[in-house]
Amino acid sequence: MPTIIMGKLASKIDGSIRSKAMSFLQKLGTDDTTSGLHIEPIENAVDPRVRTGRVDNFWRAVMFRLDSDGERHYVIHGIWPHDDAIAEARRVRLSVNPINGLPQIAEIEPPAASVPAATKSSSSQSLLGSLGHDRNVLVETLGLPEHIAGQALAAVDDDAVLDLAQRYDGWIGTILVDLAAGDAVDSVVARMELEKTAPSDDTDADVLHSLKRPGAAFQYAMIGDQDELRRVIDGGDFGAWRVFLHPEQRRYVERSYNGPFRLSGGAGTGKTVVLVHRARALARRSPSARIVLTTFTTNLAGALGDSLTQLDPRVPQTKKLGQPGVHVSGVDALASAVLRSAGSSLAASVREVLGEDRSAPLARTTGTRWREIVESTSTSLPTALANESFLSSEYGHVVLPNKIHDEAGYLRVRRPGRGVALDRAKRSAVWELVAAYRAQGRIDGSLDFAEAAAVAAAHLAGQMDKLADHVLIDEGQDLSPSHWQLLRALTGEHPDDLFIAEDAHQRIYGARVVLGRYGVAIVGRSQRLTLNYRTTAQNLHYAMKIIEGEQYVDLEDDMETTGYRSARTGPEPKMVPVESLGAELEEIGKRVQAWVASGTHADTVAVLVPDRFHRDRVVTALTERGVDARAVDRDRPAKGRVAVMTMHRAKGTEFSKVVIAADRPSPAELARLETLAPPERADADLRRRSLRYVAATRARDELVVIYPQH
Ligand SMILES: Nc1ncnc2c1ncn2[C@@H]1O[C@H](COP(=O)(O)OP(=O)(O)OP(=O)(O)O)[C@@H](O)[C@H]1O
Repeated sequence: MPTIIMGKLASKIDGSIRSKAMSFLQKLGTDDTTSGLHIEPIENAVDPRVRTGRVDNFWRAVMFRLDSDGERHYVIHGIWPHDDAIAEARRVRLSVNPINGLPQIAEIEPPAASVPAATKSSSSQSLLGSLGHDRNVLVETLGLPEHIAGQALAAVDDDAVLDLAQRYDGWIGTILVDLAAGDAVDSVVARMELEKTAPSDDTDADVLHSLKRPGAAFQYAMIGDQDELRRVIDGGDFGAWRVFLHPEQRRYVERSYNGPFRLSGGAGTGKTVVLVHRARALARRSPSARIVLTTFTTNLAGALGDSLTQLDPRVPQTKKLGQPGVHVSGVDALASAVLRSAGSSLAASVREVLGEDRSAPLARTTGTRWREIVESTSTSLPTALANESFLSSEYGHVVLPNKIHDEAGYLRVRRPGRGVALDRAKRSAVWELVAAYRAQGRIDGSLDFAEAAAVAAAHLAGQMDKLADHVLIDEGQDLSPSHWQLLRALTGEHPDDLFIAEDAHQRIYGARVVLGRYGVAIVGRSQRLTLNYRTTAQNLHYAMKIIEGEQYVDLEDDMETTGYRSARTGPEPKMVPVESLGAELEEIGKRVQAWVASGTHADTVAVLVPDRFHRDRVVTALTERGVDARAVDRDRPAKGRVAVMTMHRAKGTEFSKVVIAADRPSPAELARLETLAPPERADADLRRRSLRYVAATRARDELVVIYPQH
């Protein structure tokens, strides 16, 4: 039975022939002598391995046949109308690039646009020249084909190099994007695992070997079975993430780490894709493994579960924590699952964390409790400290993780990284409010979310048998100290225990956390993804400006760097000033209506708003204009409708076209921010910027930003 190797170009099959292509490839993968396939060599072809096959009367597939060790492989190059296919088949050659060891398809005549490097460029006009690269480096060290190196050196700026990169999917495009972003040649060689290769006697075997290299995975995929073939063909370009991993992504999917590993990267750099693939890889490696895939909210967990099903429906997903398979769940739901299963031993853990009992530990305290305590209790604290924001953060970052039971304990505890210094009198006054908070908790018997996670962590820490073998965490920047204690306690300390994806720029909930303080020791096991797959270079540039000039710190207490790049280009984001709320709703309606009228699918459009109140106004305004729009909250965005959602809810989503509504904080919100202590205030400002960064990076193609004109 021949093996099908799908090229990325070939996977972008025209919708009208998808089912015929599927049937052709299925038959080919079963038996290439099946009548009707007409697998034929082409006269005068530059590559004797090239074959064409009959998809139907009109369409032909172009492929390369490789025979090695008694096994047959077909590398699918593409499907074209008959005459185009024959012309393509005559001129293409598949070979191994001797400089970098990667598979390369050459055409006998380079495209007319190609220009020899030496005549067309000088370093003063050339972006790559000004970065110190020359023909020698591009061709002799990186293995770029001569004519592409020439065009690359002639490109005067970033945009011109990106345009070129877009024309060459796969390793050539990837290398060009990296060089344009200023990467050193050595780091490109290491990242793509480039390696000089000498040809052997068996050229088919050489090509097969090169197709299996990590650097080729972004362009070619070995198709395991018919189900996989269907997923590749049905997924088309949008399903590319399921099949064609960047060499860097593949490394993080497959490698084993001797303890907790942290993968950082900007929005859209494929962190979630790595996590989902890694969950599958771990499940395949050991079917009995108990794998937990978790993130901050239930909505995000739902999306992770959906992605895992899309990637591979055969990966067993288990609803029950502690069972073999992948358990996908929000982190607070994990805490609840632990508490539910703890039975009578829970009381001891509640006492260990709080120093007192709770009669209904499975119930959750209302989210407004701190505000009620501040409003109903007299205190000597200044308003900068007697507020919900400071107190809940102090409770979650200092009191709970240190299992403090009384004032004496709180007076002694260290408060690293808390920003606001507290003298003894202030500490006593803070403790009075904590005591009032706990007294209220005793009355209704419940635990708040942070308490629940802390108690679940304490319960698990005392157990010999752990509930998970591998824990994979998305959106790590948003998790609280007791979440980390819980995740640490879910699994023992062993290779591949914790794998954490985070982006410090996207922290939109709670204060920042330093992992080392909660038993998660990364010690050198951390890497960063930099290639953005989602957003065009123009939208990414706008998003980066939002966070520019601010200082962001990651989970290891180090400064987060930027330097992200995108391989896609598109229109500049549109900035639209408005004078009033009415004008804003009008603008939103007009833009969305125009997109939908010009054929954009409604469910690839979203309007992102600051709060729920505004969301509902936008839905009404759109509906009045005849646009089918829907407010998205806990449920998934509806098929066939424009999604309107808060910027918080938009985390983890993506759309082709996005309008960001103006942010007009209410007078009450502004007054609340005014009362915060300076470090708390600065952090609140940082989170607000992050929220806009999250919103701006949801757009794949077009972005409209509406802002109030004062
Ligand atoms: N190897 C790939 N090939 C094609 N598309 C990819 C690849 N990896 C990721 N993508 C696409 O890029 C987009 C962003 O990926 P993903 O959601 O994993 O990024 P992220 O880093 O988790 O983003 P965010 O932090 O914004 O949630 C998705 O549309 C995904 O399908």
